[in-house]
Amino acid sequence: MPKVLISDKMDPKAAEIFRARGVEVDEIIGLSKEELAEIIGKYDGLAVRSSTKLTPKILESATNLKVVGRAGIGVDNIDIPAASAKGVVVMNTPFGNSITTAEHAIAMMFALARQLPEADASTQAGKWEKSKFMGVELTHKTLGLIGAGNIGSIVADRAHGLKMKVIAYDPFLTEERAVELGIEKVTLDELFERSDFLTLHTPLTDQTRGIVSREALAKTKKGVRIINCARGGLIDEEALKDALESGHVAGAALDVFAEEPAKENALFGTPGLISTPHLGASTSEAQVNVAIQVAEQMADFLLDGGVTNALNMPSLTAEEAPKLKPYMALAKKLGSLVGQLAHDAVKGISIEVEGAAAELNQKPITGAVLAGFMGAYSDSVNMVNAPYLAKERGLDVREIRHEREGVYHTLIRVAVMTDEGEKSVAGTLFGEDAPRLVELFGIKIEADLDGDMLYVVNEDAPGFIGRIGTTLGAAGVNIGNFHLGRRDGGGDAVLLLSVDQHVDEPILLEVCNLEGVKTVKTLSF
Ligand SMILES: NC(=O)c1ccc[n+]([C@@H]2O[C@H](COP(=O)([O-])OP(=O)(O)OC[C@H]3O[C@@H](n4cnc5c(N)ncnc54)[C@H](O)[C@@H]3O)[C@@H](O)[C@H]2O)c1
Ligand SMILES: O=C(O)[C@H](O)COP(=O)(O)O
Repeated sequence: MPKVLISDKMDPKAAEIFRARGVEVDEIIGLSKEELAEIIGKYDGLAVRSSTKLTPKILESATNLKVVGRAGIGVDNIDIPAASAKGVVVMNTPFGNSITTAEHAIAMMFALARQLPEADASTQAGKWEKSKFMGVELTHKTLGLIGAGNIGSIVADRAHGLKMKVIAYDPFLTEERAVELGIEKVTLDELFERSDFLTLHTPLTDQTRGIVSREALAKTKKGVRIINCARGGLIDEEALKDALESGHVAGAALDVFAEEPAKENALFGTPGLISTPHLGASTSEAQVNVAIQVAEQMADFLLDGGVTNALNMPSLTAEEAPKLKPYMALAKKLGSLVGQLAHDAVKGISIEVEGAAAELNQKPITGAVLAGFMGAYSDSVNMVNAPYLAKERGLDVREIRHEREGVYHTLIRVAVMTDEGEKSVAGTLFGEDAPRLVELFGIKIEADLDGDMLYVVNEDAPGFIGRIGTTLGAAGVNIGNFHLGRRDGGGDAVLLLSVDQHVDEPILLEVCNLEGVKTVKTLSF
């Protein structure tokens, strides 16, 4: 039974779903980095929100970890390249809390416009400072969005209801989508110059870090009000403090901070600052949504191989996964075969699918070929890290699909490009799900690729099979099965032997010295 750790506060629905699906679950909240590193090795899955930081160091101890599920959107607390390199799938729940977060941004905008927190504190302190809290209307004001994705577009929709003019800077927003959303697309500078209210809805990346910089703030309208319910780090906090103190920025409402938990922050106490402790996603509705989604997605992956909302591998639905399973097994074996036989100076690899395989999602088949192929170079390779390892090695990966059926109802061909030209192997499925090799470097041969095997290339001449059988028999190696193939028109023959044990070096040397032998190699599947 797979085992999952929930390490951040999550709606109880998550644990309920894990248990109901047959996944063992522990909930341990508030672990230090050291404590997490100490226990992570026991778990196949880790479910987090934004508090747990999954660093390369912690991943080093995560010897069994297969999947990290983020019950929420932002994944900047997870080192995705390190997780990918380790073969760990990272998934999030990209829509479960978007409405809630957009509503928080709108609430922050109202709070800024009418200074609600200060007015509340003053009133409850018995001051009745009616003339002190003069507000502004939202109607007909310009709202500038930095980022018009899921949350930004919901904010735009709500702002339209408030009769605001919405402009946006988002390099990935198409004109058509902008028209559909009723948003005017502008440059970043124009956005700073025109916005009465400015709200941030981008992830924190190298491009967006500090996007509201000191220089940017200098370009904003005097009296601008700024809302950040996306990520700390998007705004230069020191520059914002100065702009609030000088009165250039009339108010800022921050849900997120560069350092979290923000128990101390230079901005605290600055006039015009409103803050909440990363509450954007904190409604009961959103938390139920993301808890259900993350648990279902992780259980699908751990139990059936289904992949949804993964950030480092292609999606694979729970319905697709069982159909793809035998094709992926075949693909992995073929990848492994070429990896073991032709791994020197491989520059590129092409994966060709034909017939029934061509009707399926090709990405997982490619991933499985690469996992088999890269397994010849590196331990602990899987579908997640194989494409990264292949890229690191500079391997050119090509995918080809032929809808037509050939001799076989389905065929997967894996070809490697080397200095000596192209070499390929091909396989099919016998029945519904039995992987079978049908071609090896241009020679027709039918073989199961299983367990320990011996690959022998020899001159196609009488008496060879007897000689190799006698040699292996004398060395105590039992042959389970043998498969023969030869080039049409004569020349070399190929022998694939299934053996009951790994063939050691001295025996290999004896086989190598047999008359007519050109190549001998052990294989393992
Ligand atoms: N405060 C919270 O509790 C809370 C809750 C949910 C999400 N978030 C954060 O909100 C952010 C946005 O979430 P989303 O669901 O809308 O994501 P999304 O991916 O749907 O949208 C992000 C948008 O940012 C745009 N973008 C990327 N780089 C940009 C750049 N350099 N300049 C301008 N725009 C750029 C993208 O094109 C995209 O349209 C995420 O960082 C997420 O972590 C915070
Ligand atoms: O990116 C998100 O989904 C939000 O920042 C929510 O974070 P939380 O789950 O820690 O509240």
